[in-house]
Amino acid sequence: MTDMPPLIPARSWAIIDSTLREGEQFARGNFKTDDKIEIARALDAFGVEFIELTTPMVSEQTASDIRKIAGLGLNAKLLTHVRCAMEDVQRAVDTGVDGLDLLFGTSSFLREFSHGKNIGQIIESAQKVIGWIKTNHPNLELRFSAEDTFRSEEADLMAVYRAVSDLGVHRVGLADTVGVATPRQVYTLVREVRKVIHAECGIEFHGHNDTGCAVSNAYEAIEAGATHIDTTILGIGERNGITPLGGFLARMFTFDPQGLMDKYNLDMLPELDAMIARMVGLPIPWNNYLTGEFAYNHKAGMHLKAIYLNPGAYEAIPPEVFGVGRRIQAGSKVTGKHAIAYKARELGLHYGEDALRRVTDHIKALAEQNELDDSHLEKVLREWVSA
Ligand SMILES: CC(=O)SCCNC(=O)CCNC(=O)[C@H](O)C(C)(C)COP(=O)(O)OP(=O)(O)OC[C@H]1O[C@@H](n2cnc3c(N)ncnc32)[C@H](O)[C@@H]1OP(=O)(O)O
Ligand SMILES: O=C(O)CCC(=O)C(=O)O
Ligand SMILES: [Mg+2]
Repeated sequence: MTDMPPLIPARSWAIIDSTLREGEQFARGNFKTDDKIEIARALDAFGVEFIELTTPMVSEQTASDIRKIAGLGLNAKLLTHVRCAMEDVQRAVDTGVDGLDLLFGTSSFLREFSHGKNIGQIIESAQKVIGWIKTNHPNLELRFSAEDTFRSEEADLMAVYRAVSDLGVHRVGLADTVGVATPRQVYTLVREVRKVIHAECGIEFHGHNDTGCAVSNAYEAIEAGATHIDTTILGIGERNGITPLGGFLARMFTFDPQGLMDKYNLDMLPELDAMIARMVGLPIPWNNYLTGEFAYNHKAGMHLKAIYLNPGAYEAIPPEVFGVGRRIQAGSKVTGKHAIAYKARELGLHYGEDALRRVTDHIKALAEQNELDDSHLEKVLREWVSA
């Protein structure tokens, strides 16, 4: 298995981290200037290829923050997320970013209740806005996304994507705005979009997590040929958020570990997750991908026996790659003699077969009441020898 070529090479896709855009739409996301700079620097040090920033239309302060971040000299390309409107792009082009992420809602919901434009008018706006940018700011990288893609008519989508690709955008975006898409739908639609856009045009996927599919949908998008995936640190965003950076990396690591290690400073992930948890005033979820408190906790006797011999027996991803540690919980009722023998050996204690069985059963019985932490376990093991 490990000798096989990577199924999906990490060089075939890039991350657009939107913690500084989608993340600002999170219930507790209200980043101040210093927070934004800290986040941008951390993402850059981690190695994400793109950082997406909130539209400068929000306020003077936001516009000034974008300029400040643009002045940091980061390696990551900076993008700002703007409506497909002249006023927005004219303000955005002066901020010093490398590119603009334009969007327009194409579903009947958004056409009726958000902006009131039909598909023809959306394409006309795109022609006007993109035409102006291409003439006046030809070096800007451009993306055009159909907001609420997965509740839009396929014929409408293809008309929009074909038109903006002809206008020379660098990427088109598919956005699962309400988190309703299934992995198969994502795969199928990305394949269809690929057929109507120019070969050099990239495909970006933005997936919300309302139905728990944000990571798998991002993976399916890549499998179908998407080139860019939107993430945020800890997955923060509108409602329950989008594809989390850590979860996405965990998924992709299994296909091309070396490729991921070459591209990103993966062991910075705990630092990134902790930074956002601190800024939004919430704990990292206990079951968070890779960095949750119990993401690498091993407890059952059958697991522990194998883990001691080779952690890979019950771990798909080595925790040390992502800068996290493993937890061995040996003092529970589901423990076994191999785990107890191992713990004892660590303390320089050795039992015969019978004694080992008896001390194990004793620990299991004790743990029926209260699990033993490491110091309690040590005490019991030492007492057993001297008894
Ligand atoms: C799914 C997503 O996350 S999309 C990104 C969401 N991001 C944001 O909303 C960024 C932060 N937003 C803001 O600061 C404000 O909403 C602003 C500055 C963009 C606009 O503020 P306001 O002028 O007060 O308008 P408001 O937010 O109430 O309404 C949205 C306006 O955008 C228009 N609009 C919506 N989508 C688009 C679009 N893709 N292109 C052009 N106009 C659009 C709507 O028609 C409406 O304008 P209208 O009043 O002329 O009908
Ligand atoms: O611009 C995009 O592609 C995504 C916008 C967004 O946040 C969404 O549709 O959920
Ligand atoms: Mg979103």
